[in-house]
Amino acid sequence: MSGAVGVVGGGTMGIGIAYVFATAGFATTVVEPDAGRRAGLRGDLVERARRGVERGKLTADRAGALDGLLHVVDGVGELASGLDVVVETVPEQAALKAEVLAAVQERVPRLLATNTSALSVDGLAAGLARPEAFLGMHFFNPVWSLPLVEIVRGAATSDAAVATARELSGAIGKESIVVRDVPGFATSRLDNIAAFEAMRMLEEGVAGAEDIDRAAVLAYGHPIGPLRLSDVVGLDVRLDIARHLSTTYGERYAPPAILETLVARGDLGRKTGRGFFDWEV
Ligand SMILES: CC(=O)CC(=O)SCCNC(=O)CCNC(=O)[C@H](O)C(C)(C)COP(=O)(O)OP(=O)(O)OC[C@H]1O[C@@H](n2cnc3c(N)ncnc32)[C@H](O)[C@@H]1OP(=O)(O)O
Ligand SMILES: NC(=O)C1=CN([C@@H]2O[C@H](COP(=O)(O)OP(=O)(O)OC[C@H]3O[C@@H](n4cnc5c(N)ncnc54)[C@H](OP(=O)(O)O)[C@@H]3O)[C@@H](O)[C@H]2O)C=CC1
Repeated sequence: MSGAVGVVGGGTMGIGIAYVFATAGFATTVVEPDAGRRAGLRGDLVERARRGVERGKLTADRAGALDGLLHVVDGVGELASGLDVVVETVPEQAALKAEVLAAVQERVPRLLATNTSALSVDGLAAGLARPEAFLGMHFFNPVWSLPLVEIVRGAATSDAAVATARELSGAIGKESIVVRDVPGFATSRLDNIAAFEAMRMLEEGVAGAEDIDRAAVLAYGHPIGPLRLSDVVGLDVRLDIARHLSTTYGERYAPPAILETLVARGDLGRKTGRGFFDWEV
């Protein structure tokens, strides 16, 4: 399967999603409003592909085709009409996503998807003219490594839209699961409860950040601990998710004070060089 797709937002997730589509042979247009980010995006992806070949993750043919398949633009209005799918990856704020999705639907993609971690697909569908062609396609960070797409089916999502999302996921080498639209879906409920509990343990002085993470890695075989993973995800993303999930699930997803403090200081994790740990930027 090949085709043409759009990705709106060229941040942590947008870059990864663009990478997996373009290296699978899809013409891929990324919409990113920030000029600095736009300038670096193509080079980052080409370099990622080069390293992918070196590590045996990608064929040289796929890597060589990436540059020609990638288009980077500054606004949704520059997306071609009738794309196979447009995946929205702007920050986890309902009003911003609603505004972006409303603009994207003017380009009438076959399928419109949100990469939201936890917001309601039905809530976002409320403003759309074709809610039957809208669903969640939730990818995982880093997108090139993690094999799952969580397909979130809203009340109005059609069987055909779910089938298309499954087919597209398969075409880019991903497994998919289909879940109902509940806050946090299946994956974010699991991941965030562990992350917030780790943060509360840190606040209570149960152990230091390094040892709390070592508990998850050495006792349970997790690839990395919940605090380091939170830094990778982005502490601003975690906080947005906590604020949203706690409105439904209450205290158990309430934002830990230490998370609020770090985000207020601008320490957002790996992307700013400091979070629970220090990172090279
Ligand atoms: C917030 C949300 O809504 C949802 C989320 O995403 S929550 C976050 C979910 N993510 C996680 O839980 C990640 C946990 N961490 C891990 O699983 C692992 O540490 C890891 C997947 C990141 C790396 O594990 P690994 O076994 O070394 O992965 P592997 O896939 O073999 O990758 C090895 C290297 O090749 C790279 N690579 C993998 N596939 C590649 C590809 N197709 N092209 C180019 N490079 C590739 C990887 O990036 C990695 O490079 P770096 O060491 O420079 O990062
Ligand atoms: N980080 C993670 O591990 C994961 C995140 N997600 C979800 O993916 C979404 C994006 O997260 P993430 O990639 O981390 O966020 P980032 O902040 O890294 O990226 C968001 C990008 O969207 C851009 N953007 C903002 N407004 C617009 C707009 N109006 N039109 C186009 N682009 C815009 C931002 O540009 P600028 O910086 O210039 O504002 C930025 O480049 C969120 O919903 C998040 O919950 C899902 C899975 C994993």
